[in-house]
Amino acid sequence: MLGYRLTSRTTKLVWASPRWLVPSLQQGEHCRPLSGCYSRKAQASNKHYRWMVSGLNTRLLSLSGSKLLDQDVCGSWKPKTFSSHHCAFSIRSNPKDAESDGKSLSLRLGERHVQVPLLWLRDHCRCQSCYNSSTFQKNVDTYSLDNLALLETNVEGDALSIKWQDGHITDYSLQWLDQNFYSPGAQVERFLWDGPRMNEKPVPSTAYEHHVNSDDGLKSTLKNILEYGFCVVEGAPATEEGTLSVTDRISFPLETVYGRSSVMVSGEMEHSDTAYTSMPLGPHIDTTYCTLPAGIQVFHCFSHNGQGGETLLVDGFKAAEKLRRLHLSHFNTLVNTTIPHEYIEGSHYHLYSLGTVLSTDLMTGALTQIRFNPYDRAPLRTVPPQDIPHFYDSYAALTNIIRSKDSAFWIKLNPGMVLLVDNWRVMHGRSSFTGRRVLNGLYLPRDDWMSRARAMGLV
Ligand SMILES: C[N+](C)(C)CCCC[C@H](N)C(=O)O
Ligand SMILES: O=C(O)CCC(=O)C(=O)O
Repeated sequence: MLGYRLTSRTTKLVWASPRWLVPSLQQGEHCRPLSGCYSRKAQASNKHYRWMVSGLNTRLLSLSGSKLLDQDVCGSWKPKTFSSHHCAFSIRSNPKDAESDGKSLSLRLGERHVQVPLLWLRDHCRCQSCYNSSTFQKNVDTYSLDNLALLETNVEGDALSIKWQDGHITDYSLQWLDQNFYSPGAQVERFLWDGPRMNEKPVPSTAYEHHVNSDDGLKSTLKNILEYGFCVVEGAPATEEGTLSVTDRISFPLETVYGRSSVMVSGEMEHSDTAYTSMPLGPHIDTTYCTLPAGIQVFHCFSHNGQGGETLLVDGFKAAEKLRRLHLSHFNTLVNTTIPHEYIEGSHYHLYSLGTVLSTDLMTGALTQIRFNPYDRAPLRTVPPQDIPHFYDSYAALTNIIRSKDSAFWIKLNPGMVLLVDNWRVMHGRSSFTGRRVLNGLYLPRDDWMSRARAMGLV
């Protein structure tokens, strides 16, 4: 096997390909000693371990002997924050606080031991001349930095001080380095759900007064969206102003061909989309035909004097993780194939955009976006003929999971309930209905709602 041998003082432990090893070694942030779960799995498969790492490929590791609990190697298993197949190992040795080989500085950051290139360190100097802390912008001229050499390094508690050969002095906090050097950053742990799992829990929600009047309230709304992919703000005035008083706390609305905020009265075909009828709608993501699909989909039903019209929600990341587990090749096809979506209205509009059905983070392999809308798929001109059957099989496999009864969570929206859905993760749909139904809908831009969440320290 192509491999890189990780050796410890006592035992040969793990084989891994260099491509796997290098990023993984630097991800020991969450590492803890190997635990029972590894041993059990190792016994089950005897010698070989198969992991999906960073969404790139399947890597094979062999564990030699039964000495899994070697002191020098620790691993982390983060089934929730990252993908359920994500795993990272790091070497735990006893390095000096800071040691340099002339090109990089080896540092102990939290639980991990990393080699930080000197160029990276100098590029991240936050002294007054290199960084403008009132505009939060870099001044350092990175490309003029060459022949970097260290004169002195000193670690004291959380502080690392470097004296460079050209006389420059940089002070870092080790915690800051740990957060910013090869790290995916803080994340709210996602709760992936299907219908039965969500039905066991109270609906993620925030009281209107709390959401509107306190930062804690707003924070809990955003945290629900990050964790579950949706949140209901309960008790809003059942008017468009009521909806906007909820969304304005988060960001301005995204102006689209449907306007800034639209009030759909069933049967009135204000735009050429099935949403304006009373027909059923299967789970889908909106605005897949835009380069950057809307970030949050907002629904607020002002009135309905008939039957049906229930809202359907499906967790796209749960569905995609299931596909990854059951049919890795289908999952990879949907991550690697761009397909077009479009919206055509009269002779005024023809929106068109290419994107992959699934997107993952290159560093962690975690899902970042699902772009699933079977209604708005444009002619499939992007897939080479020989790959077409496999693409359809993969799309069908995902569709089956998404449409399975168990994936569905149903909720009836009543006046005053403002539903906020992460349109990059959770699909929505509805059952058909009778009577007159008035539904206010609008979108919030992805970057701006995430900006609010980040500014509140949530991500
Ligand atoms: C804007 N508002 C929510 C009222 C309706 C939009 C319809 C959107 C369309 N079905 C799509 O999938 O993009
Ligand atoms: O009518 C509904 O509840 C949902 C409509 C919809 O799916 C949409 O506007 O995209």
